[in-house]
Amino acid sequence: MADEQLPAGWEKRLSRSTGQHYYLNIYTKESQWDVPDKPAEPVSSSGPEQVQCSHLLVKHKESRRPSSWREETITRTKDEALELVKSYREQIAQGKASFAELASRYSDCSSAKRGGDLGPFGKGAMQKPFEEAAFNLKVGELSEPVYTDSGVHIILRTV
Ligand SMILES: O=C(O)CN(Cc1ccccc1)C(=O)c1nc(-c2ccccc2)[nH]c1C(=O)O
Repeated sequence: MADEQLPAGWEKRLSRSTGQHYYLNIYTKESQWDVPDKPAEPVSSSGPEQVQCSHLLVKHKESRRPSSWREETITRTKDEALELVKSYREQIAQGKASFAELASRYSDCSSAKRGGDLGPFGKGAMQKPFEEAAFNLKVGELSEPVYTDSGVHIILRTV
């Protein structure tokens, strides 16, 4: 199919490695071998490549490493950690405290010193339950409590 007949938003490219033509979505930079038969989607159907999140981690005695900058030996139970995370989430949701304030004071993760900010990350970088929750958040959204081997988290997607 000549370029001029391509649906809107696609470019025909030549693969240097195979000598085959492929088709580039000019919005998402995703590519495909099949000739497109409809205009290119302006957003990626597979979601973002990376997200940026902050988190507040409350560890418990079953955490893989029950120790943190806050507490040498963490002895609280998993249920007690959940109650703490829920109370922090409630304060943030009610606007009584900022995420960064509470994460910097109470998070058992070393990211506490950055207000919980983890920076941008892609799939494969974090423990699966954390990744799944993070990639299902909209920007600005606060997760429900998330359990990983590290402890109990709340996650705020920032970018
Ligand atoms: O799980 C472990 O065996 C030990 N870890 C992993 C770890 C330890 C230090 C720095 C980063 C991650 C933690 O317990 C941990 N996990 C996290 C974590 C988990 C999920 C997302 C982001 C950070 N932070 C920490 C921390 O001490 O600071």
